[in-house]
Amino acid sequence: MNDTFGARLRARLDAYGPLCVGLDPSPALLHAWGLDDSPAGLERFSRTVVDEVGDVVAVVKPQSAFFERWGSRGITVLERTIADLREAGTLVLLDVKRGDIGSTMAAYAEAYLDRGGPLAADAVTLSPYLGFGSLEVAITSAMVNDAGVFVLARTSNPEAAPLQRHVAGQVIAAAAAANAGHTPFGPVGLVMGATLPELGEPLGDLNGPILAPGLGVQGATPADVARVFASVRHAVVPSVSRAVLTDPKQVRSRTLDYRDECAALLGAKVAAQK
Ligand SMILES: O=c1ccn([C@@H]2O[C@H](COP(=O)(O)O)[C@@H](O)[C@H]2O)c(=O)[nH]1
Repeated sequence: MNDTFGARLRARLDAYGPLCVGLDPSPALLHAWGLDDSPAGLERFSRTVVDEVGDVVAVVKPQSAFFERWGSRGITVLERTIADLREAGTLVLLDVKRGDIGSTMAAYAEAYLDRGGPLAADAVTLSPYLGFGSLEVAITSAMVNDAGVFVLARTSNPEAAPLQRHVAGQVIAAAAAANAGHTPFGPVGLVMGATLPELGEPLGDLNGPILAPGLGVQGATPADVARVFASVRHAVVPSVSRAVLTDPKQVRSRTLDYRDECAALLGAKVAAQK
């Protein structure tokens, strides 16, 4: 059986539609839920999100920063959350945005990509600022472990453009080269904000998935995603966090609304209807 990350992601997208839910237990959201800003609050929040969305979306993306704030106690909650998500069946994309020289990248790869590691996810986010080549050890590790990486190309925040527009083409070309020959997707995805006014660079040869954060609070709509990513609509995975997380009683219904609207506008089916 083909159990690569690309194959698992394709199967999950086909079954559950194109949506990633971000698991962002920020102090503001803990407060809005009436929870303490504490490791116990973090755990309650995370368990609730896993229960509400783990069986209805393709991917869940825990934001590591909100767990790291609590040091070892937060990391313990993150470990448990990753295990709970895996048990629920959804793919886990850990948003850590790591990037460093090769020898240090090897340690990050061991932490997040080695099968069986306590923080092992299906995929992680990586920053190419030290050069795309510095990520090679992590990409190799992803291939060996049937995992994936999502490399920042054009992020969703407004400050990004002046820097990233000069280098995004290189990042996209290097990702496409790393994915050549893999099917249905190679192990190297890109992060391209849902807030972008246009793609700017052709992505037709990428042969990998595209994470598009920025739905909801950052201003992008499912219709924006469908318009901007029309040329790669089979590969785009829109991502939303705060807009579905503001009220614990509505997490599931808001998620289903976003999921079904994204699926309809991107021409995707949701085979496993819930
Ligand atoms: O380009 C990027 C890359 C990552 N993010 C992360 O996604 C979520 C977005 O949260 P929302 O509440 O949906 O705005 C957050 O964890 C960011 O760190 C991003 O926004 N843009």
